Amino acid sequence: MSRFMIKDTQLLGLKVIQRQPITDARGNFCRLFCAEELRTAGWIKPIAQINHSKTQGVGTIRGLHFQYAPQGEMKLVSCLHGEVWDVAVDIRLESPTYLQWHAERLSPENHTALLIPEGFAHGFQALTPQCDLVYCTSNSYAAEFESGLNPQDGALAIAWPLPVQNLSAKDASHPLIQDGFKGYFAQ
Ligand SMILES: Cc1cn([C@H]2C[C@H](O)[C@@H](COP(=O)(O)OP(=O)(O)O[C@H]3O[C@H](C)C(=O)[C@H](O)[C@H]3O)O2)c(=O)[nH]c1=O
Repeated sequence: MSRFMIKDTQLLGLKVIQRQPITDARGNFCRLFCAEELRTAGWIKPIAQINHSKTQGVGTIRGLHFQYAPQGEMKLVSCLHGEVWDVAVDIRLESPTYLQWHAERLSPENHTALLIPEGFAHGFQALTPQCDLVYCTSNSYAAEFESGLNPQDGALAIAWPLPVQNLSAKDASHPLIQDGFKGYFAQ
């Protein structure tokens, strides 16, 4: 019995993963990650890190972050407390959907995760006063390869559901795409 329903999006490689919980009188059990089942969704590397971020403040945004090639990372993003509006932006210069974005509401109640391939920037907005994200990455954190896009960049026109709040100084200072961004491969 499959433990996930895997759905494509309009951005090649970006998948919506619907966990299929097994429920009984005690509650329910579901897998957050399964190498065998998620291989078909494109996760072919070992997990390098599992991160937990706790975010407070409705409207808070973290992101949009990515690591340049060859230190790119796949991410499987799950929300285990609260609710977030999770966004992935295609930054593969040759992609027909370059700079297009896709968003999903993630919460423990909807059992939804986002599987984000390399070549995407990732960010999210807190829709509840506190949100806990747990996400697997396929590569280690490498500050020297890390960069980001400004979540309020007009070239992306991301329709954040709430007024943007509580950006870190780093996120507020990401350059605008018009200032010479050349995609994921061009550090
Ligand atoms: C990602 C990461 C960060 N750090 C250090 C770097 C900073 O000293 C501190 C906080 O980092 P940052 O402000 O980048 O954390 P977030 O804003 O939550 O960024 C993360 O959230 C967005 C939405 C993502 O998609 C990335 O996974 C990640 O960049 O943790 C580490 O030590 N290891 C790590 O793997």
